Amino acid sequence: MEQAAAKHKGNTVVVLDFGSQYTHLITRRVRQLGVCSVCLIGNAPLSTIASYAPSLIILSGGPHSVHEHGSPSLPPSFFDYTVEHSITVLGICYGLQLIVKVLGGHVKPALSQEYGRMEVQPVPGSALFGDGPLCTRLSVWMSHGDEAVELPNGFTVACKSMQGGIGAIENPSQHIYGLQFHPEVTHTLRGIEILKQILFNVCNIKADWKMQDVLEEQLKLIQSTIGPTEHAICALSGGVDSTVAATLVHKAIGERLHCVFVDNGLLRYKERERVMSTFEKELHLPVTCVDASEKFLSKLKGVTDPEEKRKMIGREFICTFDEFALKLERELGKKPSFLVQGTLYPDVIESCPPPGSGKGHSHTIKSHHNVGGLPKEMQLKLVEPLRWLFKDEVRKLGELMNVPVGFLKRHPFPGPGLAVRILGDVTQGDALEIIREVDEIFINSLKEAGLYDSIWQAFAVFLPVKTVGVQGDRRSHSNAVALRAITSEDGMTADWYQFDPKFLADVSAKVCNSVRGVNRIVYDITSKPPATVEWE
Ligand SMILES: Nc1ncnc2c1ncn2[C@@H]1O[C@H](COP(=O)(O)OP(=O)(O)OP(=O)(O)O)[C@@H](O)[C@H]1O
Repeated sequence: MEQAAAKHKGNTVVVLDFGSQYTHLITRRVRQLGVCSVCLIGNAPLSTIASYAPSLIILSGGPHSVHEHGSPSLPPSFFDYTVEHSITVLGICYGLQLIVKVLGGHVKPALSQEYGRMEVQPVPGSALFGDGPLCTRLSVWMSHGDEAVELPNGFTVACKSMQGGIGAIENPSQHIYGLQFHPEVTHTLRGIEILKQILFNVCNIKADWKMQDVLEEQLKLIQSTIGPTEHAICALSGGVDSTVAATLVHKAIGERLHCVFVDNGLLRYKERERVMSTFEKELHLPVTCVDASEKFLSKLKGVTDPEEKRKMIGREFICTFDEFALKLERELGKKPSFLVQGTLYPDVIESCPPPGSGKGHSHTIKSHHNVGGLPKEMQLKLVEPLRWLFKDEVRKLGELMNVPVGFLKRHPFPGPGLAVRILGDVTQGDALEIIREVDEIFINSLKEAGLYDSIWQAFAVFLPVKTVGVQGDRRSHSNAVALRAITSEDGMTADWYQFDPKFLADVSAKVCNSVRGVNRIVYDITSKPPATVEWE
């Protein structure tokens, strides 16, 4: 992506992150409009910003007040640089307030704080909204406690909120603009049109960001990183990220990539056969399937504490990978030197502490990615070809490389597998068989009803309780199972899915009629937060 940005010089947007929960969304929206966009920490040095030769710099919102001691600000001479190079600056919320403060205006705590949906009215003929279809009362999303009360020299108000507050400001001759509301969230009804207007009319940027370019650049990059005689290994989970990463690296270095898929005994119904068939027959990936199910399950016997379960699984994964790597080393006569991981952009940016938190900026990876990590002593260098991409972009990249679309649309599945979906001891009774069957019925029903793709994740959970039922005129004392289905944009927050009651009734009947050992089904009606997606 550094290279992608270099190639798009003149058509790149840099988003400076001041800690808003919406910053990633700004970057995503810009890319969705076909424009190359990268997100940098708010206090990135000017030299880093300049290395991307941006046409537009967006200053994100953030949780701070510009008056707070130590609140994040812009690097010295920021506006000298942007004005000298005719780079457009757009401040959003905190970004607007920063512009006003740095350029000598005045920001103060607002008398009436503006949170949530608001209406604003653009000033006719403003550079930001023009005289066309956007110059009309707009329904927008605001969330701020401070407001600009005195604008710096050269600035005018481009729109006002119905409460009389400043909704947007502009200084077209210096190419500096500010929005007090968030155009990137869907609650701002015409937010995408506003972003388009800014990108394509105010900045004259070209929409030339294409996945095909990313693919070609990444192939070259991988080939230049992994030397012609070096080998790489990749742990495949059957998920989208590691599969797309492996497919890409395989395209670049061929059989010098060695993949391993571990059957830990905690996989879904026929998962091993299904993913191995996709890897081998459709993607032609060089992959070894290691059946470690007995090892995992014997270690997990009697373990009921969720943290202990996860740790145990993590340790077993590492042992299994270690053995695989040693075997490979014997076969190849040399150590593989690279590890391919399917780290995504949100994994990278989420692990960066926000500016103003007092912590340094590091591009460390979310620790959960170490589930597939190999022992540190192996000193493998990381290859992370997806670290600049969002999930929807990874799917597009996968499509370009002919990864089957059905595979790309798979719901995420946790690394510790069914162990987090069986509460208590994973090896209790028939829990694993029961949960596999229920899950399969639920997922197939979703597919038959055409609902699978509109749901982020759906699964069944085994509850370690026996309940009383009447089955075949007899009292039964069997297990209760919970179903969960959620919708989400990115997995960070989620809403429970509101099925038609008939759908749930049908699934319930199918399960109770065909899965032995289940006599009660409950549906999870909690969002995230307060609950998490998985139960453990
Ligand atoms: N059964 C498995 N066999 C081999 N590797 C695995 C397995 N499960 C997980 N991994 C490895 O651990 C990494 C992180 O697992 P996690 O389930 O958190 O995946 P993820 O971030 O959703 O990515 P993916 O889409 O590739 O599953 C995976 O990308 C993969 O490299």
